Amino acid sequence: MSIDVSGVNKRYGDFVALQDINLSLPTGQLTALLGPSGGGKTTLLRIIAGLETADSGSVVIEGVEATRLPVQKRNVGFVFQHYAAFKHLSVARNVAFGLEIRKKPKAEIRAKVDELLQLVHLDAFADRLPSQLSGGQRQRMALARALAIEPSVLLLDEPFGALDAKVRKELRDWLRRLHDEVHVTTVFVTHDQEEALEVADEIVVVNEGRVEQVGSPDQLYDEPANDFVMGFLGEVTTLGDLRLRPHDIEVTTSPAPAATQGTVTRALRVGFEVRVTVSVPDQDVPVTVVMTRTHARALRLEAGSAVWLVAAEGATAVTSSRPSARPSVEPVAG
Ligand SMILES: Nc1ncnc2c1ncn2[C@@H]1O[C@H](COP(=O)(O)OP(=O)(O)OP(=O)(O)O)[C@@H](O)[C@H]1O
Repeated sequence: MSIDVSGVNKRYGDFVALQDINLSLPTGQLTALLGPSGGGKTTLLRIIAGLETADSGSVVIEGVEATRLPVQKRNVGFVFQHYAAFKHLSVARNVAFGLEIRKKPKAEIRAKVDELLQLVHLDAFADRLPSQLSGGQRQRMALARALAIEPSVLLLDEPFGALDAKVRKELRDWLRRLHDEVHVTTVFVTHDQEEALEVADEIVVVNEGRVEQVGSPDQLYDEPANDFVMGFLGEVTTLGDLRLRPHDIEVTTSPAPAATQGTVTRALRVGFEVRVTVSVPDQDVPVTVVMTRTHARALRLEAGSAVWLVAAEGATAVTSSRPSARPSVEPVAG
């Protein structure tokens, strides 16, 4: 394992920021710490980095007991949301910085910087100042700078958080490709489930100072451990006593066994899909169903259409009538 976190607790005064965190992250893995704002993701990342100390518990990095090691001795690279570049230094010098303070030979530094700038596709920008880069280019420079010291662990805290949606998306694809090339163990914090699902090998869902679930994107999406994870990873709608995904509901325009009858109140086209709102008796909140345009067209759905709804075979569903805060999640048998 590259990072082993055991029994970590952290309080700020009376406030419990982290409670008994246990994690093992294998070498070379790209892990997302995902969760709502204030859940403790940044605190956990800072404890791994050595920027914050845990009240109890331990952190082992690449087999080295790091709990009490200062940040400079942990061999970690960081990138934060707002990257503090040296404004008066060129892009190349910014990337070289960590190597220069480590007094590496000049020729070695030059070769390493060239290699890194190529890796992050900034070789044409080596002589520019950071102010002459776009936000996305600046974050790529930050990544190159973090990688320069050949860290055993790369820690990214919402690295693309300050960028607009389109650039974010480009950079997340780019991060995935970069990671496939460099394979450095990487942990990145995000509150964006789509970002985590798209980029990460494994996702750790952190909420209210606890780990809710650890798993691959598919596992989390298809087998959420509880209602919180289910709701955080994607849209959830209620059909009778089930809570399930809007695309996991089958719609027919004639009665089907065990189906709930309802009336379409709205069919809204959003890009390539159609979101259909269906009011059903005995349920205050309407059901939301998502389907392809082709499917909606074939069913000729429009406001006023009578429809029958049933959970699709294999749908992931939580029983909503169960009083427990953590209902079990089981696939619905067809
Ligand atoms: N130095 C501090 N003193 C007191 N409380 C703190 C301190 N740092 C963090 N907290 C609290 O600990 C909780 C967890 O914060 P943290 O930054 O880890 O959350 P997060 O999941 O990263 O959230 P975000 O996505 O908003 O950054 C928050 O409620 C925060 O207010």
